[in-house]
Amino acid sequence: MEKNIKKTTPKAAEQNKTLSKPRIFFGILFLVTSVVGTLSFISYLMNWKADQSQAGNMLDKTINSSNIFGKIGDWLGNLFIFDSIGVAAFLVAFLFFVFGMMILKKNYFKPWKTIGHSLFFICWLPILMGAITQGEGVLSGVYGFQIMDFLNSVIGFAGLWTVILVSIGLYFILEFNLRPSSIKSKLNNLNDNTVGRIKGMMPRSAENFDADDDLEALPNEENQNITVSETAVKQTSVINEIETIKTPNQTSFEQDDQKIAVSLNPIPTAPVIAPSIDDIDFKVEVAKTIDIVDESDRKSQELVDKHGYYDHKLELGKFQMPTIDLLRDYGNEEISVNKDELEENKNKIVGLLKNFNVGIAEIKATIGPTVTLYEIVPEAGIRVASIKKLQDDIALNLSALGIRIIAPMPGKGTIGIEVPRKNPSMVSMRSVIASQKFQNSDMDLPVVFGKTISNEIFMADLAKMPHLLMAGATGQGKSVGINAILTSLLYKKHPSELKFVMVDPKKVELSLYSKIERHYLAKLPDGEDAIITDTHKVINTLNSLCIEMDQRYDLLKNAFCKNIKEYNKKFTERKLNPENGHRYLPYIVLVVDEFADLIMTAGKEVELPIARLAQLARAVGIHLIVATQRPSVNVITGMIKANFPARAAFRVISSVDSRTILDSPGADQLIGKGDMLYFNGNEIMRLQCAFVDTPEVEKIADYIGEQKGYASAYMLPEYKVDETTTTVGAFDPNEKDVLFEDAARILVSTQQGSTSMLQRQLKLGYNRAGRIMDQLEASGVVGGFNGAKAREVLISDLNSLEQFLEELRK
Ligand SMILES: Nc1ncnc2c1ncn2[C@@H]1O[C@H](COP(=O)(O)OP(=O)(O)OP(=O)(O)O)[C@@H](O)[C@H]1O
Repeated sequence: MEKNIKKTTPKAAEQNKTLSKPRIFFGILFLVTSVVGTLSFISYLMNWKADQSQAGNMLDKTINSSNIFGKIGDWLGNLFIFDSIGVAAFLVAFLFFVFGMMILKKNYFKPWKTIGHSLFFICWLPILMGAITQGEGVLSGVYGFQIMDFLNSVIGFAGLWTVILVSIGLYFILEFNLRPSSIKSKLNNLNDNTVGRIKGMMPRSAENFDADDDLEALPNEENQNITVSETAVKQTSVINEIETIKTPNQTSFEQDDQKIAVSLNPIPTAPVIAPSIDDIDFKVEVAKTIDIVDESDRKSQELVDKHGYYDHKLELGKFQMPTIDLLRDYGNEEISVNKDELEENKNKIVGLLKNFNVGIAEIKATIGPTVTLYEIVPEAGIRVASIKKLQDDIALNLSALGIRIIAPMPGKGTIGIEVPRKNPSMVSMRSVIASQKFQNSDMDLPVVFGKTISNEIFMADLAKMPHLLMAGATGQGKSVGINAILTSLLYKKHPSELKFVMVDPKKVELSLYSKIERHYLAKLPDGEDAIITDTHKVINTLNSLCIEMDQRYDLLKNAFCKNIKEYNKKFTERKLNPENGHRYLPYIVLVVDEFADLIMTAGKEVELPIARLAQLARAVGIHLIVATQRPSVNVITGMIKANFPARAAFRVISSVDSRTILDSPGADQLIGKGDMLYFNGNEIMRLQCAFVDTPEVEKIADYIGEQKGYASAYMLPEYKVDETTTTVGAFDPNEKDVLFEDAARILVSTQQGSTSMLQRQLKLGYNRAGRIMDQLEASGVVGGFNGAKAREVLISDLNSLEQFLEELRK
């Protein structure tokens, strides 16, 4: 008890502190009015007959009122009880009490429910009282009597009671959600309880209780107090028995030379008179869900009430998303059906398969933008593998590039043969962006790639991919593909929701996007250009992204969120305090166009952070799109591949490249110009990538760039290169590689500072050769990194080199 008081007092004090003075005043006023009203009404009910004739004569001193609140009490009673609603006046006083409590913020009542119920009874009770008293007395008040009288005259006595009973019946049904089944079960419960109780009250029958005779003498529960009367004990023979069956819970007292046995437990009647199962009172209650509103939730709710939800778009509130008309309309994109071509291909396929003894039961053609899919159902007994083997023969026969055989078609029970159309139709970016599917999409990072071979618009969520690896030989549509992805995102995401980190070693592919730097790009604090073209700067940016990732994970951890979506939702609901470092987190998409270039020049230094980001960054909203022309195994290493489940392949040169990117052949059979295969981790789909031309991208970038942007690009965390860990510039002769001198001789004799030459001549791996090259640079044998060109060799001949090495050895 004491504990409770201690606990509640400070809380109450704290609540009082937060109440404003007018609130306290009005709250107390309502409570006092309620008490005065109640007492006045009670007093009025007791004295109304005597006082009624003089009610209202407030100022006449000669008149005395019997009401405890004098004439005021009398007047109140007369007004509320006699002239209005009879005993229901007490409900008015009760409502005052409820309002008082609400004003004082004591939420003991559910306000609207309580008011609703009270109003119902304020209307209903006077009529009931009217019907019972037939207008005699004051219990119904004038209102109750009048309504009762009116109803009586209109619908008669029986009708009046029907109205009263039906209305209260309806009230209970609606209020307590009573259904026949629930009433029945409640009645059963009631029945069982009552029977149980009655049974309990009845004297126990002889057959149930064989030991009754003995037990009659047993003290009842009240006698089990430690102060046991001696006489009672003397009378009981049972006590003596109990004494002999000592249990650990028994205590013996010596009192007046009389040995008394007292059981601290209730007398062990249970084994003797165990109640039957039916007698046990069994109540079932469904636990109520209690809304636990903790302090922080309350504060955030207050903030939301005051300022509304946090609006991340507010700073660029007037930002207009790009309009469809910025994209070029390429005219009619309807697929034209060339019946002759279809018929010709069909005949060729059937004929050829027949020549190889493959019978066909059925053939069906589906025309897509670039390819027509012929689905065949082979006759029973034909092996699928035997058709697959015929791919080259079919291609030869149809004299067409890009034939792909899908045997069997997943989930269809057919074999598919994709044959490119003679006049493919183009899929414009405008048509896919304007589609309902894209416009109504609720994906987090919607990317519309283009159309499937059955001419459906194909979309995927980059947030779910969660990273995309793209490959394709030069000129096959990879850059258009990247632009299509970026365009989709720009059409759907506000600058506050999305930032790009762009790496473009080719320097020309992504430069268009520099115009949207202050809206959509992210860069290092000391980075001059937001679009990174220097491979060495990429390393810093990637490491900085890793720091951003770690920081975001810390924020998520502190906010108890599993992913960026939950986190941003909490932040929007003002549940996270910006003073604790919390901020709205935009998605970050890292786009690398020409990954091979990075790997060739920076190797592990690039591969490691990319793999780390790919492994971990999805939950914190960092997604990677990595594209390469050369999908060879030393570029797309196992580590990279394992972390990029989604792959997009444009036409590649060889089936080996196709296997590297997709783990299966097929990309080498594509026809180019945006014809692509998309692998989502489960199945491979053939798509025609949407076409977006450079001028269109330029228009979009201009449209965005001309609008008000942020003060600068989104700043990534600063990344400081730890000088001590870099080999360049910190040459330690004692730690030089054993092949250092040999390498120096090769470079000086050939006058070529090339790492790959070291690799070849010394039969080294790329990493070791790179390390030696760094040591040679640090020691001053070769110059610094020179982009695509070989490094400059700073020692002109072998003699000078030997002297130099001699010096180093000292
Ligand atoms: N989806 C497409 N629909 C129609 N034509 C396309 C499509 N994609 C690419 N093309 C055609 O292919 C050409 C080359 O495309 P793109 O510039 O994307 O190639 P790339 O693979 O990026 O080449 P590189 O790697 O050399 O930059 C385009 O100029 C265009 O004519």
